[in-house]
Amino acid sequence: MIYAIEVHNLSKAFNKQAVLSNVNFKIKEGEIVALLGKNGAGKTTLIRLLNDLLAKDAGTVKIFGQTKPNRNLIGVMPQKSITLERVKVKEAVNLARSFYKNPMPFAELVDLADIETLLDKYTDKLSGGQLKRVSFAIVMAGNPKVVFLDEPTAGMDVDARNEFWQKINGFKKLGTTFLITSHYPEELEKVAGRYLIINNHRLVFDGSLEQMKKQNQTAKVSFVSQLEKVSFVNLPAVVDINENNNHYVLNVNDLNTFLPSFIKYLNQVENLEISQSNLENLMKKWMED
Ligand SMILES: Nc1ncnc2c1ncn2[C@@H]1O[C@H](COP(=O)(O)OP(=O)(O)OP(=O)(O)O)[C@@H](O)[C@H]1O
Repeated sequence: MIYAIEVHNLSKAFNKQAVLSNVNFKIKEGEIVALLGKNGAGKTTLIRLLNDLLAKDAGTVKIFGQTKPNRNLIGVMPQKSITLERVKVKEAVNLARSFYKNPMPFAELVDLADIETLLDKYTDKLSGGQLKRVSFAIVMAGNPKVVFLDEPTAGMDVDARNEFWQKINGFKKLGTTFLITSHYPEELEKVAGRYLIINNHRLVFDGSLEQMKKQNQTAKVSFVSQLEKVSFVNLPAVVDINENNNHYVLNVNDLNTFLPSFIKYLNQVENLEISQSNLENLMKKWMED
């Protein structure tokens, strides 16, 4: 099988300091994958390595089976957008289109990136969020099949961010592959089907949100009960129990397993609250030192 992105034993160090060690993953065509990790974890470095913009120390990278990236297939939106002095947005977008044999039609691109109102502005006079939208138009100009987006919504306001993720969702039916970094995990939940997490220079998680929840404490169950702690200790999926004056907090790693056994105590508990972990809390677990 030919994967959109295939990474084998990829390693990179700067000044003898490992940033990525033996990273392995495969991404199928059409997957939308979130790349997560705290500041300095190596996300940008990984994107640059995947695009051959940085030399690898070891390992292989294949994009659609090719080790030399075919620029016609790839779109990269770097974290820092580049501006051109005295170049209007419409000129920059058309310049980008001119590099490709079959570019996306101008009007489609304008609609996709929501840049209609920016077309006559100079690129070096745009706000941070506006510049991100223009960069997105430039990235998509050649109808790429694999797209790397490094913090695409940084600087965008809430409406622009929501609209952006909706547009990304629209690519699902076209089968475009995306690898996206963002410091807004709750937004990535709207689009990503899979998460890669880098920590301490290794890929520490590769899977779906469901898998992440299964491998973590997925819920807190709090209640008041006159029952003794021993009643709850052996319930399935309970990771730990805190009890204080009959106030209980149970950390549970699989609610579906826990609830059928807990039900028998329902008439002896009060103030029951169940809160499930969101992606942000789950991620913290994977990013601990
Ligand atoms: N060209 C370089 N020379 C030396 N060190 C570098 C270089 N590029 C990156 N680094 C270092 O490599 C590490 C990973 O940086 P990288 O930019 O990949 O992290 P990141 O996960 O993208 O972080 P952020 O979330 O802050 O954008 C950092 O410690 C950074 O200082």
